Amino acid sequence: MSEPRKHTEVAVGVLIRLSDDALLLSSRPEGKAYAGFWEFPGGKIEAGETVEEALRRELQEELGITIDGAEVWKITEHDYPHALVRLHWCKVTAWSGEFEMREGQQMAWQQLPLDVTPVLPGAFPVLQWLSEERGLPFVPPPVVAPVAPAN
Ligand SMILES: Nc1nc2c([nH]c(=O)n2[C@@H]2O[C@H](COP(=O)(O)OP(=O)(O)OP(=O)(O)O)[C@@H](O)[C@H]2O)c(=O)[nH]1
Repeated sequence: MSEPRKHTEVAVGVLIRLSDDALLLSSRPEGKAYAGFWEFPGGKIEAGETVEEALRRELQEELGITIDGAEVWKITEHDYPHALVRLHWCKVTAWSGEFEMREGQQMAWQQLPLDVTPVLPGAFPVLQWLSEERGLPFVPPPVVAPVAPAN
């Protein structure tokens, strides 16, 4: 019998720009699974970290900003061929510092429905909740297969 798959715990930030409610999406850097796909910024929680600590560290490392605080809003799971992930979603409305793409990725402030594509399928449920909160119809992004990393 095979072992049950272990979850990879991930902290994800839904950064909301209060002036126009835009959402921050970033593209996954080359070399990672699903390279080039758009996602909400975040990353894996390391041993001993809280969700907030992990998210603060990841956003400093990736985007160069420091979030004021983060509380978990939703928890979702997604089963990818490369990993079974548990995503801890936090809405973030306050941060300091200037955005700096430290991993060669791109960023885009977006309204719903998103213009950027393709989007990581693990983010679809959150796009649906955000649409519902805003009284907008949910338009599911196209499902696109990832290109296998060349290694
Ligand atoms: N950041 C982020 N990750 C997501 C989203 N949706 C989603 O399924 N994930 C999944 O969560 C996992 C996050 O891991 P990652 O590879 O980005 O994390 P990391 O930066 O710590 O990676 P590293 O170990 O290469 O440094 C990936 O398996 C990714 O596919 C999302 O919207 N944002």
